[in-house]
Amino acid sequence: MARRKLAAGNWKMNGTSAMLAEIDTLARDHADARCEILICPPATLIARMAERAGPIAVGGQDCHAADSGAHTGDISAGMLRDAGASHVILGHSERRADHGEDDATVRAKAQAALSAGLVAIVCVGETLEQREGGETLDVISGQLAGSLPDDATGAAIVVAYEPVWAIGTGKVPTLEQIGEVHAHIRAALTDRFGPEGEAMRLLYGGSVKSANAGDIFAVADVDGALVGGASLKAEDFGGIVAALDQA
Ligand SMILES: O=C[C@H](O)COP(=O)(O)O
Repeated sequence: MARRKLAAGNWKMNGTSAMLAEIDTLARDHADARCEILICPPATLIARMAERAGPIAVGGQDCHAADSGAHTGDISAGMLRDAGASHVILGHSERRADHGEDDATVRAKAQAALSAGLVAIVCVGETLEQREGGETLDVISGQLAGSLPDDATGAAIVVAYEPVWAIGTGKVPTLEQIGEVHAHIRAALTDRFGPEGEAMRLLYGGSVKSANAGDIFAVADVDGALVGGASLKAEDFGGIVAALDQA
């Protein structure tokens, strides 16, 4: 099954208007990229970025499960869509840790994203303690079962595998470890969703740089990357986009 590769950048809580120039560079340098390119800036930049992003897709980093209401500080999936976003990252380990989001919360948010017509990038991943305890595959299975809505489709859901211990640390799992988890995720998705699970894209995330991207993208069932630090500069992210196009 041919799945379109996806290079996704998560700017996290980084970026003010001065950084919008990065999207101009990215759009100029990669106008002909075969892979899909996505940047998820802080919510304050989504609308302005979407206006100048050209072929680059723009996404949110979170949304609320409700359509509207008394939720100070929150943003709904419909609001993201209205601002020009086409995707939203959900269940990132930083949200699970900092905001106590559990699988049921992530699932409700994913449902809201699907209803609003957004593509949801649902994140899963084990902690170092869980990895060392031999629990990785069970943890991932539980997160997938709990976080994905029953009507998930290949077009609307992307799964990102991000080992918590690899995020922002410069530590990367071995290619065998990445391959093992991605194969496990693919099997779980096809068991549950059939052909739709086969069509879902699987991203690896955690200390991806242009120097290691090519090796990671050669691993079976890695359909792209969710990139944090190396997505902040167009030149750095561009190297990852180029590696994905060559994979
Ligand atoms: O969402 C992105 C990930 O948390 C990876 O971050 P990183 O590339 O800075 O390790």
